[in-house]
Amino acid sequence: MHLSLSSSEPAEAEKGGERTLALMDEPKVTGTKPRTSWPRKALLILGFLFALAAIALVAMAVSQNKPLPKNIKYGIVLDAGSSHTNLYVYEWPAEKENDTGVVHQVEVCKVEGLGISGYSQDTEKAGLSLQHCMKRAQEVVPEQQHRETPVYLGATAGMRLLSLQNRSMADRVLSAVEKTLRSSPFNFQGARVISGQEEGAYGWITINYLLGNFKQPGWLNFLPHLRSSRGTSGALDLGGASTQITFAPDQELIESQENSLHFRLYGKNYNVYTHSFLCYGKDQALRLKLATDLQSTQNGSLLDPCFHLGYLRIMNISDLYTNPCIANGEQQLPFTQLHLQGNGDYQRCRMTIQKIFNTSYCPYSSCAFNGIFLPPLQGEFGAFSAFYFVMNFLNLTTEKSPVPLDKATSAVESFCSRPWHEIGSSDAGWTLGYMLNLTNMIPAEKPPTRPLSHASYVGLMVFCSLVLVAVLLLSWLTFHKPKCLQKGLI
Ligand SMILES: Nc1ncnc2c1ncn2[C@@H]1O[C@H](COP(=O)(O)OP(=O)(O)O)[C@@H](O)[C@H]1O
Ligand SMILES: [Ca+2]
Repeated sequence: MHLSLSSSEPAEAEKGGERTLALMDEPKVTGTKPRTSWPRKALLILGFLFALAAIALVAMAVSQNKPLPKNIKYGIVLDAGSSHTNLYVYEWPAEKENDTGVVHQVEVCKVEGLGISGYSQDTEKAGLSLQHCMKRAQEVVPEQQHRETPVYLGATAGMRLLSLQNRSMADRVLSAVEKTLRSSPFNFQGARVISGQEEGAYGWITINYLLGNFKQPGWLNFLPHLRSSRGTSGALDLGGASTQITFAPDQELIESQENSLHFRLYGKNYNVYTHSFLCYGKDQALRLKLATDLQSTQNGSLLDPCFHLGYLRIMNISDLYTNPCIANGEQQLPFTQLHLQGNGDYQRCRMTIQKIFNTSYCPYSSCAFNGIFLPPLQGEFGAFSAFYFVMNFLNLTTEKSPVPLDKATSAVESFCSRPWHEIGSSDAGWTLGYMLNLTNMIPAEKPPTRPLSHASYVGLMVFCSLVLVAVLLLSWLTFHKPKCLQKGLI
């Protein structure tokens, strides 16, 4: 049996609850057509309105908090090394620029030719050599963002040596590269020679930024006392003209002030040791070794265990003595040419190379060599630049875990013993850290963060809205129970 109001009553239903309930008191029974009851209609309308309200609330939460379209920013750094220049383009989402790990390298362009210090006799060429990579950068960075994209050039040990040797020549080289960079559509921020200390510091920042070591889990923001001093990784950078070692030592006191760096990053203090060994990059160290060995030859012929068997090279002695790394011993030599002949012997090579590291004196509690302070090594190290190139060449970079030293040694040993005729001829570095620093992307204090991600926020809003609707509906049903319900008629 169906209950319904009579056909003359629908108009009454619009007159309000009181009237409707009064009508409900005297339901009429029609034996034929089933009709929707008055209160059920009202309930349906109310339910519909609640659902509508819930949908509107959810839609508002979603649309109001929807992430804005990605606004990407770019930065360009030129690493003017002693052997060559590389141009790096980085990008990051503008709204997250103070987060960690959001900057990505999107392009690396290797400049053809020499490092900029190699153009000291023809300085204009130093600038011209960069043009090709600057054009490449213009293709990578969207045109509308060219004017706001900063471009920096940092020159390292090759230019440090040139500055020591001839300051005005080094200035002319820098002016030439500056001219090229200024003429680009980007926002030129400067071309300068960075110090060895800076190079070490930025390499360390790069490594630890890429490894996510500055990041603390979001929930720890609420419990600052639990924020641990998670370990950092040391950085080893083998360049062509200098080598940097940087790490956070165990001991608080760094005995030599010039080796000491203090950072405050994301609300945490770091005491870091760094040293840049000028002249101990891979290329300059080899020159040093040759110059040292030459002192003990009578006629300029050198049988060198550090070159492959069958390797032959003749070089002018004057070319060897071209920079401050090698003391002026050239005048005392009775010959003008060096005849180099390889005999590929790893062990003997090691012995001859050790001559350029003086470990006979140390004015500190511990030293590296040449009287340079070095605290006890601490933690793991990330090694890049020529360390990587050499290991990569020996096929030792594909392994997931670090390669044991004896395996690396035996790979070098076996490579060195091969005859010369058999042999055919991601970047980590200081540049990312340099850009992070110059664009203020690594703040001293941890930036305030939202406690919830966008997805969790929307989810929570939806859940709360549904609970709210359910509670309202239940309360309404409890306190304004339609009489038909009270009588159990529906
Ligand atoms: N792709 C490569 N393969 C092997 N060695 C490389 C490669 N690229 C660079 N190198 C070597 O790495 C060193 C990089 O030094 P560089 O950065 O130019 O000098 P510095 O940092 O001392 O100013 C040089 O010895 C260079 O010969
Ligand atoms: Ca370098």
